[in-house]
Amino acid sequence: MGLKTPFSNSLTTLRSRDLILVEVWDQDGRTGWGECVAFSSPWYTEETVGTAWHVMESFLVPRLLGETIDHPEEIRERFAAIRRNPMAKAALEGAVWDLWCKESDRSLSQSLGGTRERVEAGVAVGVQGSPAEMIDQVRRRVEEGYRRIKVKIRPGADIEVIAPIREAFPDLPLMADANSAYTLEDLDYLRRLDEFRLLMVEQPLDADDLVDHARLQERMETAICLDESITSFDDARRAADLGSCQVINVKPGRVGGLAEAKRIHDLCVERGIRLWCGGMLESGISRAHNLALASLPGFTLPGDLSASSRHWDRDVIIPEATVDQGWIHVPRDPGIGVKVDRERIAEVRVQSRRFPG
Ligand SMILES: O=C(O)CCC(=O)c1ccccc1C(=O)O
Ligand SMILES: [Mg+2]
Repeated sequence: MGLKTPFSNSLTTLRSRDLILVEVWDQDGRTGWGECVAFSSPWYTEETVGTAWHVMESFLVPRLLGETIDHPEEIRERFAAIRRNPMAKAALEGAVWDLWCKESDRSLSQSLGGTRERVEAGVAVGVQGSPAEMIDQVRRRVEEGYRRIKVKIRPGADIEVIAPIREAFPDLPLMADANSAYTLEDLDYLRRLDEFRLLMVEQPLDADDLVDHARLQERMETAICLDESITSFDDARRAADLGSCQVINVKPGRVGGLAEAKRIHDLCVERGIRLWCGGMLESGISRAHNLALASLPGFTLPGDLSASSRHWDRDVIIPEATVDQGWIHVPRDPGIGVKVDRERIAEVRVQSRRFPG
């Protein structure tokens, strides 16, 4: 699907988005939907659309096909013999959650233990050509009602970008995401971000640097939020033990599914780590899963949960997700609570495979 406008971060520029959508059937012909949020190239994590397709068809689908599944939480165990590949796993698990909720006539939010009927909408703004363009983009998003703005930063476009935004919007809930663009050698430089009263700085250091993030957090006032570093419950536990962060951005795809996301939620509530639900420039199917997750009580911060129209001319769900005075409704109908627009999918589909073949 073509993005309305290119989206840049410290590592890459995305112009269009390849996604794998998963539909599962039960014995009665009911269906459930999931989405694999891996990108075409491995810039964010090591998974790609290609590796996810391979891992799903060769290793994961055979572990589900024709099997009796009493509860979607069993899938974590079934997939445990396959290492990593969380986005491939989450796509299938998410589809089974949708189907299981529909069979039990409950919304996904309800089934996960959600307590909110609507969640605060936040939005991410990509790296821009100049600070002036950044201010212009931030202003537009504020005017659209978003309650928290995240801006992408990279060396050479960090303080010079943040300072003028803070000056123009003194009270705006503002944060920055570096997608691992810095190292501990930048410690003194990163400490200069403290004066801008950011809600948090997201993933300043490398994905493997839980120890370095702990060192940085010790020396920085601004809360550190981890994204790429947290790929499982155990990563979250280690980050809590080490003091690597005060906040975690949870994405079901990055952690291997909704069941694992819920385990991280429960841990973080207990350990006092604040949570919000991240985004992957995904379609409305994954967003519906995210909205259900974000309705859990521990998700106290606005997530990267924006309207369908933020990135798409036409989304693949009906109705599309909309932002109303900074809020997005959590779907209440059974399962993910939105209808899938098969006509739209047929328009953008480039490849499909059915199991059993
Ligand atoms: O609005 C969104 O969907 C999220 C924007 C975003 O920051 C992002 C988008 C794609 C991949 C990674 C990230 C990230 O959170 O780092
Ligand atoms: Mg991020």
